[in-house]
Amino acid sequence: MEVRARAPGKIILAGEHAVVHGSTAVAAAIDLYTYVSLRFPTPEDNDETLKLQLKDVDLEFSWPVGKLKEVLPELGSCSASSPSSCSLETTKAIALLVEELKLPDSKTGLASGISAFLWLYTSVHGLKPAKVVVNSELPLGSGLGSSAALCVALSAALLALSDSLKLDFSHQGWQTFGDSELDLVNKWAFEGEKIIHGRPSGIDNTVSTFGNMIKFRSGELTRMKTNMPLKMLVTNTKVGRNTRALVASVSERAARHGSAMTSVFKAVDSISEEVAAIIQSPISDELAITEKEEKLGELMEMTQGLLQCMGVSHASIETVIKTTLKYKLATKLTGAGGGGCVLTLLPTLLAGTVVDKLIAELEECGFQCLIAGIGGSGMEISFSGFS
Ligand SMILES: Nc1ncnc2c1ncn2[C@@H]1O[C@H](COP(=O)(O)OP(=O)(O)OP(=O)(O)O)[C@@H](O)[C@H]1O
Ligand SMILES: C[C@@](O)(CCO)CC(=O)[O-]
Ligand SMILES: [Mg+2]
Repeated sequence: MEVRARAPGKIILAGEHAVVHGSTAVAAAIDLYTYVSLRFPTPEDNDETLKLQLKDVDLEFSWPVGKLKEVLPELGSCSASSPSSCSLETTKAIALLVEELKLPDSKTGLASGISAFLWLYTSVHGLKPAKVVVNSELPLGSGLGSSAALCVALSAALLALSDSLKLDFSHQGWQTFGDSELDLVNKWAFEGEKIIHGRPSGIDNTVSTFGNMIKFRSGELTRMKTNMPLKMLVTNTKVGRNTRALVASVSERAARHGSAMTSVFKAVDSISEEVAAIIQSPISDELAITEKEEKLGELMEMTQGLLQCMGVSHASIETVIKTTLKYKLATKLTGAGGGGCVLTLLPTLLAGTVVDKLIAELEECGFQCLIAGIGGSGMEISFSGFS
């Protein structure tokens, strides 16, 4: 039997980075997914290896279970129902295993994702042979939460075939989990995110697990209800960056300028609360939508100013902002910044021809544009080969 799990990427409407320091943030799932499939070999396969295929980067890795037993002896027993952090000793052992893969220089960023895989897999299933295949519709390392989508889809697939969840294997098509199972997936995914991000707030894995739109503060999520149509243009600057390094750089700035940065984080908190209130307030007529969009646009510009203040903007992001400003549109970075993806609010009454012109201008700069569906489903699983 094989299980397939999928988990969505996300956009952050307000509050990235500040959320790591206790501020409120608002995020929404987008309709681009990371898929993870998991299958255990049958006795006839006579396969004693743990295999990981990363289709997006065209790489495949394989560890003989005997080798894993030598290197990770204390992981023989697993604890699917009680998520735990990777100890320093195990982190070192996993780092050695990943080092031996001799990743090409251009792909060293994958090391943290592979380490998260090894931790999550061995924690839930112990040292057991399996084949895991990963592929994604998300650009990797670009601010759309690819690391969280990977950790959520992986945790969901692993838990789906563990003894700790009682699921209906005969169900056809995508199905989701109940709240307590979703909570377990989210907790394991957070442990994976810790390995990739260093100090994650948990917002990315939470919105990827539960979907829709959420308000998030200090580990607490509030599911938001909205009927406001939100359309965002996502521009990928294609400038590579690394969330772990950017999160660390903001913390360093906060350590250098404690009082000033506390004020910045507080301002972000107020903006996120206002964004959440606007999005959730009832809509009476078209004028109300236009007014809301104007306020939202202004708040996005204010957030961007504060992100610049945190030191996470980038020349490429500034180019997108200047270009969209010519069309009187508001733009902010999303996710960790430093390049990656940028959001532009597309008001409901904006003509399609204007959007086409803007996209053409942005793509001439070498950027890539997409319009993602916002606020869709969270993680889901599907079984095949059940008889
Ligand atoms: N489909 C995938 N295949 C392999 N590795 C992946 C995949 N998706 C994510 N990763 C891992 O996650 C890393 C990117 O995570 P990172 O947190 O830097 O960016 P992001 O999650 O896309 O953006 P943000 O955190 O700002 O939303 C990759 O370098 C890799 O280690
Ligand atoms: C930059 C950050 O705030 C969001 C990344 O999508 C990091 C985090 O919250 O873990
Ligand atoms: Mg990430």
